[in-house]
Amino acid sequence: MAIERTFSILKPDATARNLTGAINALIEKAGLRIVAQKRIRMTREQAETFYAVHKARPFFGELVDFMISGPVVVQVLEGEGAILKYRDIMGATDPSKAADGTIRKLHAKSVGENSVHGSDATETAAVEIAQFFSGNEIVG
Ligand SMILES: Nc1ncnc2c1ncn2[C@@H]1O[C@H](COP(=O)(O)OP(=O)(O)OP(=O)(O)O)[C@@H](O)[C@H]1O
Repeated sequence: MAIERTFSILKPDATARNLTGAINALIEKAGLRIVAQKRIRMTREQAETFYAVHKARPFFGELVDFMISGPVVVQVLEGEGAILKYRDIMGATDPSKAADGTIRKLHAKSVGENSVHGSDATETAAVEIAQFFSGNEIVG
């Protein structure tokens, strides 16, 4: 399988509970390399742009409010089949449905406050990475 890059966010519920290191350990244990990482506070505009695809969903306002409620850690992860591999170790969106050992099963609080985001496809990964990182911030 090809070496890919995916975009990851450690969400405010994860930073609030000091879980950055615990989640990064799971990411690295799965063979993914953290090739870029920064802790930021998303602006409302950034969060609205990032989740624009969900604009019509009833939880959109709640989702944006949550994403700007505290610091997040944005990351670029690299590895073989990184996009699917990360989705796999994240687990299902709803932590009560997530498989044992996944990040969301271990750490997520609810379907909304679910600790992590990971890109779902090659094209979205490229767009999401470009929203938060310039090329020289990614060191493979
Ligand atoms: N019913 C809901 N109530 C509140 N928030 C929700 C709900 N469904 C989804 N969300 C939030 O919106 C995000 C995006 O939803 P989506 O269905 O794309 O899930 P996902 O692909 O697993 O998550 P992500 O895009 O963050 O990786 C979820 O991660 C979650 O934070």
